[in-house]
Amino acid sequence: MATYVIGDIQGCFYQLQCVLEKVNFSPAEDKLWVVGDLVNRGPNSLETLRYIYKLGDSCKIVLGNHDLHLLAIAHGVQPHKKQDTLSDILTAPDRDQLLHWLRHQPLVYYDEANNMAMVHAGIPPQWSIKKALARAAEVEEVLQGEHFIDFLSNMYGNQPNRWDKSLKGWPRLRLITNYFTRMRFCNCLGELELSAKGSPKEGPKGYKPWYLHSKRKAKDTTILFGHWAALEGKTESESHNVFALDTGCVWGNHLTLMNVESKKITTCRCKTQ
Ligand SMILES: Nc1ncnc2c1ncn2[C@@H]1O[C@H](COP(=O)(O)OP(=O)(O)OP(=O)(O)OP(=O)(O)OC[C@H]2O[C@@H](n3cnc4c(N)ncnc43)[C@H](O)[C@@H]2O)[C@@H](O)[C@H]1O
Repeated sequence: MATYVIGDIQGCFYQLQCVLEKVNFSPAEDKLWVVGDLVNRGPNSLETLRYIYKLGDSCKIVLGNHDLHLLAIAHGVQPHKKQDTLSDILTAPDRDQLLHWLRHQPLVYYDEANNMAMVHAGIPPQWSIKKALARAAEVEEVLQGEHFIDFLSNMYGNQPNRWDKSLKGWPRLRLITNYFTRMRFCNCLGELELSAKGSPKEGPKGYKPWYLHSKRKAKDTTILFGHWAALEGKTESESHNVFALDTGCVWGNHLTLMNVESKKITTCRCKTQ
Protein backbone atom coordinates (compact mmCIF):
# COMPACT_ATOMS: atom_id res chain seq x y z
CA MET A 1 0.00 0.00 0.00
CA ALA A 2 1.33 3.46 -0.91
CA THR A 3 0.13 7.01 -0.29
CA TYR A 4 0.59 9.53 -3.08
CA VAL A 5 0.05 13.28 -3.10
CA ILE A 6 -0.71 15.12 -6.32
CA GLY A 7 -0.37 18.81 -7.25
CA ASP A 8 -2.95 21.13 -8.79
CA ILE A 9 -4.84 19.10 -11.42
CA GLN A 10 -7.07 21.97 -12.65
CA GLY A 11 -9.03 19.74 -15.01
CA CYS A 12 -5.94 18.09 -16.59
CA PHE A 13 -7.64 14.69 -16.45
CA TYR A 14 -5.41 12.95 -19.00
CA GLN A 15 -2.25 13.89 -17.11
CA LEU A 16 -3.94 12.69 -13.90
CA GLN A 17 -4.58 9.30 -15.49
CA CYS A 18 -1.05 9.27 -16.92
CA VAL A 19 0.73 9.76 -13.56
CA LEU A 20 -1.57 7.29 -11.77
CA GLU A 21 -0.86 4.67 -14.45
CA LYS A 22 2.88 5.27 -14.15
CA VAL A 23 2.78 4.27 -10.45
CA ASN A 24 0.16 1.52 -10.95
CA PHE A 25 -2.18 3.34 -8.56
CA SER A 26 -4.84 0.98 -7.19
CA PRO A 27 -7.77 2.63 -5.36
CA ALA A 28 -8.37 -0.64 -3.51
CA GLU A 29 -4.87 -0.63 -2.01
CA ASP A 30 -3.37 2.85 -2.31
CA LYS A 31 -4.34 6.31 -1.11
CA LEU A 32 -4.36 9.54 -3.08
CA TRP A 33 -4.07 12.99 -1.47
CA VAL A 34 -4.97 16.00 -3.62
CA VAL A 35 -3.67 19.49 -2.70
CA GLY A 36 -6.70 21.33 -4.11
CA ASP A 37 -7.56 23.15 -7.33
CA LEU A 38 -9.03 20.03 -8.86
CA VAL A 39 -10.83 22.15 -11.42
CA ASN A 40 -10.71 25.21 -13.69
CA ARG A 41 -8.57 26.61 -16.48
CA GLY A 42 -7.82 23.08 -17.78
CA PRO A 43 -9.95 21.15 -20.31
CA ASN A 44 -11.60 18.33 -18.30
CA SER A 45 -12.80 19.61 -14.93
CA LEU A 46 -15.96 17.45 -14.86
CA GLU A 47 -14.11 14.18 -15.53
CA THR A 48 -11.53 15.11 -12.88
CA LEU A 49 -14.13 15.94 -10.25
CA ARG A 50 -16.11 12.75 -10.95
CA TYR A 51 -12.99 10.60 -10.81
CA ILE A 52 -11.80 12.03 -7.47
CA TYR A 53 -15.32 11.87 -6.02
CA LYS A 54 -15.63 8.19 -6.96
CA LEU A 55 -12.35 7.35 -5.22
CA GLY A 56 -14.29 7.75 -1.94
CA ASP A 57 -12.28 6.76 1.12
CA SER A 58 -9.14 6.14 -0.97
CA CYS A 59 -8.78 9.89 -1.41
CA LYS A 60 -8.25 12.95 0.80
CA ILE A 61 -8.56 16.43 -0.64
CA VAL A 62 -8.27 20.01 0.54
CA LEU A 63 -10.02 22.93 -1.13
CA GLY A 64 -8.16 25.38 -3.37
CA ASN A 65 -9.13 28.86 -4.57
CA HIS A 66 -10.46 27.49 -7.86
CA ASP A 67 -12.61 24.88 -6.07
CA LEU A 68 -14.12 27.65 -3.93
CA HIS A 69 -14.58 29.74 -7.07
CA LEU A 70 -16.55 26.87 -8.66
CA LEU A 71 -18.83 26.78 -5.60
CA ALA A 72 -19.32 30.56 -5.81
CA ILE A 73 -20.27 30.41 -9.51
CA ALA A 74 -22.52 27.39 -9.06
CA HIS A 75 -24.43 29.15 -6.29
CA GLY A 76 -24.87 32.34 -8.29
CA VAL A 77 -22.61 34.68 -6.34
CA GLN A 78 -19.96 35.08 -9.07
CA PRO A 79 -20.27 35.15 -12.85
CA HIS A 80 -18.64 32.44 -14.98
CA LYS A 81 -15.72 34.43 -16.39
CA LYS A 82 -14.18 34.13 -19.87
CA GLN A 83 -11.13 32.28 -18.52
CA ASP A 84 -13.19 29.84 -16.38
CA THR A 85 -13.66 26.34 -17.84
CA LEU A 86 -16.39 25.17 -15.49
CA SER A 87 -19.49 25.03 -17.70
CA ASP A 88 -19.35 21.24 -18.09
CA ILE A 89 -19.72 20.86 -14.32
CA LEU A 90 -22.44 23.51 -14.06
CA THR A 91 -24.62 21.71 -16.62
CA ALA A 92 -23.87 18.13 -15.55
CA PRO A 93 -26.79 15.95 -14.35
CA ASP A 94 -24.78 14.99 -11.23
CA ARG A 95 -23.67 18.57 -10.44
CA ASP A 96 -25.55 18.86 -7.14
CA GLN A 97 -24.06 15.65 -5.81
CA LEU A 98 -20.53 16.69 -6.84
CA LEU A 99 -20.86 20.24 -5.49
CA HIS A 100 -22.35 19.07 -2.19
CA TRP A 101 -19.41 16.71 -1.74
CA LEU A 102 -16.90 19.44 -2.67
CA ARG A 103 -18.41 21.90 -0.19
CA HIS A 104 -17.89 19.37 2.61
CA GLN A 105 -14.14 19.02 2.04
CA PRO A 106 -11.64 20.62 4.46
CA LEU A 107 -9.19 23.49 4.01
CA VAL A 108 -6.46 21.64 5.90
CA TYR A 109 -5.94 17.89 6.26
CA TYR A 110 -3.70 16.69 9.07
CA ASP A 111 -2.22 13.22 9.35
CA GLU A 112 -1.35 13.10 13.04
CA ALA A 113 0.52 9.77 12.93
CA ASN A 114 3.08 11.23 10.51
CA ASN A 115 2.80 14.88 11.66
CA MET A 116 2.05 15.85 8.07
CA ALA A 117 -0.40 18.51 6.85
CA MET A 118 -1.84 19.11 3.40
CA VAL A 119 -3.13 22.57 2.48
CA HIS A 120 -3.65 24.32 -0.85
CA ALA A 121 -1.54 27.47 -0.36
CA GLY A 122 0.17 27.25 3.03
CA ILE A 123 0.10 27.72 6.80
CA PRO A 124 0.92 31.29 7.87
CA PRO A 125 4.03 31.73 10.04
CA GLN A 126 2.15 32.89 13.14
CA TRP A 127 0.07 29.70 13.54
CA SER A 128 1.02 26.36 15.03
CA ILE A 129 -0.57 23.37 13.34
CA LYS A 130 -3.10 23.21 16.19
CA LYS A 131 -4.10 26.85 15.65
CA ALA A 132 -4.25 26.34 11.88
CA LEU A 133 -6.65 23.40 12.25
CA ALA A 134 -8.86 25.41 14.62
CA ARG A 135 -8.98 28.36 12.18
CA ALA A 136 -9.69 26.07 9.23
CA ALA A 137 -12.53 24.50 11.20
CA GLU A 138 -14.17 27.94 11.60
CA VAL A 139 -14.45 28.30 7.81
CA GLU A 140 -15.39 24.67 7.24
CA GLU A 141 -18.28 24.95 9.71
CA VAL A 142 -19.77 27.92 7.85
CA LEU A 143 -19.10 26.46 4.38
CA GLN A 144 -20.88 23.27 5.40
CA GLY A 145 -23.70 25.08 7.20
CA GLU A 146 -26.94 26.74 6.12
CA HIS A 147 -25.33 30.17 5.54
CA PHE A 148 -22.73 28.95 3.06
CA ILE A 149 -24.01 31.17 0.22
CA ASP A 150 -23.51 34.25 2.42
CA PHE A 151 -19.99 33.03 3.10
CA LEU A 152 -19.25 32.61 -0.64
CA SER A 153 -20.68 36.09 -1.33
CA ASN A 154 -18.34 37.58 1.29
CA MET A 155 -15.28 35.45 0.54
CA TYR A 156 -13.73 37.52 -2.28
CA GLY A 157 -11.17 40.25 -1.66
CA ASN A 158 -7.68 40.90 -0.33
CA GLN A 159 -8.60 42.69 2.93
CA PRO A 160 -8.00 42.34 5.80
CA ASN A 161 -4.46 41.18 5.07
CA ARG A 162 -3.11 40.89 8.63
CA TRP A 163 -4.26 38.55 11.36
CA ASP A 164 -5.68 39.94 14.54
CA LYS A 165 -7.45 37.57 16.86
CA SER A 166 -10.14 40.17 17.51
CA LEU A 167 -11.26 39.95 13.86
CA LYS A 168 -14.87 38.82 13.59
CA GLY A 169 -17.45 37.76 11.01
CA TRP A 170 -16.81 37.73 7.26
CA PRO A 171 -13.46 39.64 7.39
CA ARG A 172 -12.11 37.00 9.77
CA LEU A 173 -13.31 34.10 7.60
CA ARG A 174 -12.07 35.85 4.41
CA LEU A 175 -8.55 36.22 5.83
CA ILE A 176 -8.45 32.61 7.06
CA THR A 177 -9.59 31.46 3.59
CA ASN A 178 -6.97 33.62 1.89
CA TYR A 179 -4.20 32.18 4.09
CA PHE A 180 -5.07 28.60 3.30
CA THR A 181 -6.04 28.96 -0.36
CA ARG A 182 -4.25 32.02 -1.86
CA MET A 183 -1.15 32.93 0.19
CA ARG A 184 2.29 33.03 -1.43
CA PHE A 185 4.21 35.95 0.11
CA CYS A 186 3.78 37.34 3.62
CA ASN A 187 5.88 39.03 6.28
CA CYS A 188 6.87 37.46 9.61
CA LEU A 189 3.65 38.67 11.23
CA GLY A 190 1.62 36.94 8.55
CA GLU A 191 0.68 40.12 6.68
CA LEU A 192 -0.30 38.97 3.19
CA GLU A 193 0.86 40.38 -0.14
CA LEU A 194 -1.51 38.74 -2.61
CA SER A 195 -0.65 40.54 -5.82
CA ALA A 196 2.78 38.89 -6.39
CA LYS A 197 2.52 35.51 -8.15
CA GLY A 198 6.00 35.05 -9.63
CA SER A 199 9.09 33.28 -8.30
CA PRO A 200 10.46 34.00 -4.79
CA LYS A 201 13.24 36.09 -6.39
CA GLU A 202 10.59 38.45 -7.74
CA GLY A 203 8.96 38.83 -4.32
CA PRO A 204 7.91 42.24 -3.01
CA LYS A 205 10.29 44.04 -0.65
CA GLY A 206 9.72 43.17 3.00
CA TYR A 207 7.91 39.90 2.21
CA LYS A 208 9.08 36.30 1.88
CA PRO A 209 7.49 33.04 0.77
CA TRP A 210 5.36 31.96 3.76
CA TYR A 211 7.50 28.83 4.36
CA LEU A 212 10.82 30.73 4.64
CA HIS A 213 10.10 32.66 7.84
CA SER A 214 12.61 31.51 10.45
CA LYS A 215 10.16 31.73 13.36
CA ARG A 216 7.39 29.86 11.52
CA LYS A 217 5.42 28.04 14.22
CA ALA A 218 4.40 24.93 12.24
CA LYS A 219 8.03 24.16 11.29
CA ASP A 220 8.03 20.69 12.83
CA THR A 221 5.13 19.54 10.67
CA THR A 222 5.74 18.34 7.12
CA ILE A 223 3.60 20.49 4.82
CA LEU A 224 2.40 19.44 1.37
CA PHE A 225 1.03 22.30 -0.70
CA GLY A 226 0.19 23.45 -4.22
CA HIS A 227 -1.12 26.76 -5.61
CA TRP A 228 2.20 28.39 -6.57
CA ALA A 229 3.00 27.30 -10.12
CA ALA A 230 5.96 29.67 -10.47
CA LEU A 231 7.85 27.68 -7.80
CA GLU A 232 8.03 24.83 -10.35
CA GLY A 233 8.02 22.38 -7.42
CA LYS A 234 11.11 23.88 -5.76
CA THR A 235 11.10 25.47 -2.31
CA GLU A 236 14.87 25.35 -1.71
CA SER A 237 14.03 24.55 1.88
CA GLU A 238 13.69 20.75 2.12
CA SER A 239 15.14 21.02 5.61
CA HIS A 240 11.98 22.89 6.58
CA ASN A 241 9.77 19.96 5.58
CA VAL A 242 7.76 21.74 2.91
CA PHE A 243 6.94 20.18 -0.45
CA ALA A 244 5.57 22.26 -3.34
CA LEU A 245 3.48 20.11 -5.67
CA ASP A 246 2.03 22.58 -8.19
CA THR A 247 4.24 22.33 -11.27
CA GLY A 248 1.94 24.29 -13.58
CA CYS A 249 0.40 21.51 -15.68
CA VAL A 250 -2.36 23.88 -16.71
CA TRP A 251 0.27 26.43 -17.84
CA GLY A 252 1.96 23.94 -20.21
CA ASN A 253 4.40 22.35 -17.75
CA HIS A 254 3.67 19.08 -15.96
CA LEU A 255 1.60 17.37 -13.29
CA THR A 256 3.51 16.09 -10.25
CA LEU A 257 2.74 13.10 -8.05
CA MET A 258 4.87 12.33 -4.99
CA ASN A 259 5.04 9.12 -2.98
CA VAL A 260 4.46 10.46 0.53
CA GLU A 261 6.67 7.81 2.18
CA SER A 262 9.66 7.67 -0.21
CA LYS A 263 9.24 11.24 -1.61
CA LYS A 264 9.80 9.77 -5.09
CA ILE A 265 8.41 12.10 -7.77
CA THR A 266 6.52 10.98 -10.89
CA THR A 267 5.47 13.51 -13.52
CA CYS A 268 3.41 13.68 -16.67
CA ARG A 269 3.94 16.43 -19.20
CA CYS A 270 1.09 18.65 -20.36
CA LYS A 271 0.33 18.18 -24.03
CA THR A 272 -2.55 19.19 -26.25
CA GLN A 273 -5.27 16.54 -26.19
N1 LIG B 1 -11.13 35.06 -1.29
C1 LIG B 1 -10.92 35.19 -2.61
N2 LIG B 1 -10.61 36.41 -3.12
C2 LIG B 1 -10.30 36.54 -4.43
N3 LIG B 1 -10.29 35.49 -5.31
C3 LIG B 1 -10.63 34.28 -4.84
C4 LIG B 1 -10.96 34.07 -3.50
N4 LIG B 1 -11.26 32.75 -3.33
C5 LIG B 1 -11.13 32.18 -4.52
N5 LIG B 1 -10.76 33.09 -5.45
C6 LIG B 1 -10.40 32.74 -6.82
O1 LIG B 1 -8.97 32.71 -6.88
C7 LIG B 1 -8.46 33.48 -7.97
C8 LIG B 1 -7.43 34.45 -7.43
O2 LIG B 1 -6.38 33.74 -6.84
P1 LIG B 1 -4.91 34.31 -6.92
O3 LIG B 1 -4.01 33.44 -6.16
O4 LIG B 1 -4.92 35.75 -6.53
O5 LIG B 1 -4.59 34.29 -8.47
P2 LIG B 1 -4.59 33.26 -9.63
O6 LIG B 1 -3.58 33.72 -10.58
O7 LIG B 1 -5.92 33.15 -10.23
O8 LIG B 1 -4.15 31.94 -8.92
P3 LIG B 1 -3.90 30.48 -9.47
O9 LIG B 1 -4.50 29.59 -8.45
O10 LIG B 1 -4.37 30.34 -10.87
O11 LIG B 1 -2.33 30.38 -9.38
P4 LIG B 1 -1.13 29.88 -10.33
O12 LIG B 1 0.10 29.91 -9.48
O13 LIG B 1 -1.47 28.60 -11.02
O14 LIG B 1 -1.00 31.00 -11.45
C9 LIG B 1 -0.68 32.31 -11.13
C10 LIG B 1 0.18 32.95 -12.22
O15 LIG B 1 1.47 32.29 -12.29
C11 LIG B 1 1.91 32.29 -13.63
N6 LIG B 1 2.86 31.15 -13.80
C12 LIG B 1 2.59 29.85 -13.98
N7 LIG B 1 3.72 29.12 -14.08
C13 LIG B 1 4.75 29.99 -13.98
C14 LIG B 1 6.17 29.87 -14.03
N8 LIG B 1 6.75 28.70 -14.17
N9 LIG B 1 6.92 30.99 -13.86
C15 LIG B 1 6.33 32.19 -13.68
N10 LIG B 1 4.99 32.39 -13.63
C16 LIG B 1 4.21 31.31 -13.79
C17 LIG B 1 0.66 32.15 -14.47
O16 LIG B 1 0.86 32.74 -15.72
C18 LIG B 1 -0.39 32.91 -13.63
O17 LIG B 1 -0.50 34.24 -14.08
C19 LIG B 1 -9.60 34.22 -8.58
O18 LIG B 1 -9.60 33.92 -9.96
C20 LIG B 1 -10.84 33.67 -7.92
O19 LIG B 1 -11.45 32.86 -8.85
